[in-house]
Amino acid sequence: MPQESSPVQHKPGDRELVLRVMPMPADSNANGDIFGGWIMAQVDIAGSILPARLSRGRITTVAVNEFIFKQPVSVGDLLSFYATITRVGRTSVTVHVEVFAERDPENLHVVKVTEANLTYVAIDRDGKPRQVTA
Ligand SMILES: CCCCCCCCCCCCCCCC(=O)SCCNC(=O)CCNC(=O)[C@H](O)C(C)(C)COP(=O)(O)OP(=O)(O)OC[C@H]1O[C@@H](n2cnc3c(N)ncnc32)[C@H](O)[C@@H]1OP(=O)(O)O
Repeated sequence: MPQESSPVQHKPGDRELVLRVMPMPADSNANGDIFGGWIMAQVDIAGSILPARLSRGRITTVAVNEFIFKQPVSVGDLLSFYATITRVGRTSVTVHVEVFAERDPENLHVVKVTEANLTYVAIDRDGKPRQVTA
C-alpha cells in the first residue's frame, strides 16, 4: 500500500484492479443476461481511474477504440475490472480494461467476460484539452 500522502505512480504496462461490482436483476436484458450498456458504463468508470490519477484533474472519454463482449455476464457474478495504461499522449491517455467474472460459489471459476480499449482526454475547467503531465 502507498503511504497516505504519497502520489500513486502509474507506468504504462502496470495492471491494477480498479473496480469490483456485482450486477443485480435490474441490470438484466430480455435474455436474462446483463445488458451490454450496463457493462460499458462500468468499463468507462473503471477505465477513467488511472487517467484521472495520472492527469491529476478532470478527464473525459473521447473514444471507445475497441470493445469486446467475450462471454455473457449473469446476475450474481462478481466482476473485477483491471486497467492498464497503454499510451500516454500530450493530452490523452489510452487504457486497456479487462473484466473477469467470478461465478458459481459451489464450483468457483473465473472467466474473462469483456475487454476494451478506451481513450480519455485531460480537460480544464472550460472542457478544453490540457496537457496530461506538467
Ligand atoms: C484521485 C484518484 C482517483 C480517481 C478517481 C476519479 C474518477 C474520475 C471519474 C471521472 C469520470 C469519467 C468517466 C466518465 C466519462 C464520461 O462520461 S465522459 C462523457 C462522454 N464524453 C464527452 O462528452 C466528451 C465530448 N468531447 C469533447 O468534449 C472533446 O471532443 C474533447 C474530448 C475535449 C477533445 O477535444 P478536441 O478539441 O477534439 O481535442 P483534440 O485536441 O482534437 O484531441 C485531444 C486528444 O484526444 C485525442 N483524440 C481525439 N479523437 C480521438 C479518437 N477518436 N480516438 C483516440 N484519441 C482521440 C487526440 O489525439 C488528442 O490526444 P493527444 O495527442 O493530445 O494526446
